Amino acid sequence: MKLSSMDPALYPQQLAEKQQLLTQAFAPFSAPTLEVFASAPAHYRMRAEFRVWHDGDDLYYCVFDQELKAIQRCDQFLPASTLINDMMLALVEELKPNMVLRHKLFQVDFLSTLSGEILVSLLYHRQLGEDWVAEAEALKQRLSQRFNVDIIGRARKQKHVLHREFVVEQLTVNGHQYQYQQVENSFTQPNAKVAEKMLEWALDCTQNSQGDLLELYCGNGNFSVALAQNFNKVLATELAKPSVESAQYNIAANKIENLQIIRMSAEDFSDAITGKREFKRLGDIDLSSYQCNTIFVDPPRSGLDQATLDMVQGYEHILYISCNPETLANNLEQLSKTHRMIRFAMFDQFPYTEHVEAGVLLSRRPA
Ligand SMILES: C[S@@+](CC[C@H](N)C(=O)[O-])C[C@H]1O[C@@H](n2cnc3c(N)ncnc32)[C@H](O)[C@@H]1O
Repeated sequence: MKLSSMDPALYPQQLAEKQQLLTQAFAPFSAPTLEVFASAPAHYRMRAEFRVWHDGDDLYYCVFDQELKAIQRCDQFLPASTLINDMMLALVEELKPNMVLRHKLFQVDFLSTLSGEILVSLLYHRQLGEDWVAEAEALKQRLSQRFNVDIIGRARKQKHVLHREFVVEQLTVNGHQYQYQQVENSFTQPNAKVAEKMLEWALDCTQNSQGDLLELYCGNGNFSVALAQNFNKVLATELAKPSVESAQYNIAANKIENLQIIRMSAEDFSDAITGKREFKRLGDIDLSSYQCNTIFVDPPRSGLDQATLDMVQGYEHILYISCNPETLANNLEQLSKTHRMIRFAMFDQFPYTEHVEAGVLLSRRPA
């Protein structure tokens, strides 16, 4: 990160540059006009990680500045939510005089929510004993006077969860509130207000859909839970076990009755649905009972592997959310042979960085 570029006054110009670059990069695919969803210029990140610097009795947070190629002290962090910034100040004052909690502490991670909950993970270069647990409990009690907080201690092969290892986020989508369990160290969309806009955009793209939805890389069910209203049934798959467990929690919390989650890699699921291999993991799920005209994918930065790309191409409508326009463009080289781009969006989840989140809706070209 470049701390000097984190200036709200510079944000409109940076956003315009991203918009121009993305528009140019996707012009070869006859992309329609880019729909742009801006971020707030400050306090938009719901999670943040800091190194901890020990300097005699003093102790402070720091980050690596890529421009200066150096560690920089960081008492407050403009991208992080106000809740994280408030907690940073309160926590450091607690840690400084506490020999047990500060001893060999090297990192602090924060996961906050719009709902007001915050999870603090303290990472150590030493094993944590009973004395740590007692001090951390006392810390939680004191912080709880001001915050809805949970604390986790981590060391090599050790994890102490004092109470909960998750927060429950509340996102408002077209006026409706959804609950999302978010587990420490699992994938969650970092910019909650932009995530709400992504969900509204995906709902708009899929309104009046026919049949069922297939979703790959569903994480904690972030999109599946909201999109279920636009389809008869939804079948969603995800690889990471904690995310699948959160997705089950989120299905129940939001009372969604037409959504089923399977723990499976996209690669294995491609083999299963194309009949190349049989999987016991599918249990009693009858894949042939789904009539999916639409597929939704939100893969990691590497994009879709070849087998998944081939499988995805078989669907009438493809909704693709990507955190890496480069791999999205690579995948579009193939998909644009059979599908045309109907909608194109930029979600600026990551102000003051080169990163950008894009969304495309593709429909099969007439034969
Ligand atoms: C960009 S995240 C999107 C998650 C979700 N759509 C959301 O909005 O929170 C990508 C997800 O893909 C999962 N993943 C990574 N590799 C995978 C694979 N080979 N097969 C299935 N899921 C995978 C990750 O665990 C992660 O949850």
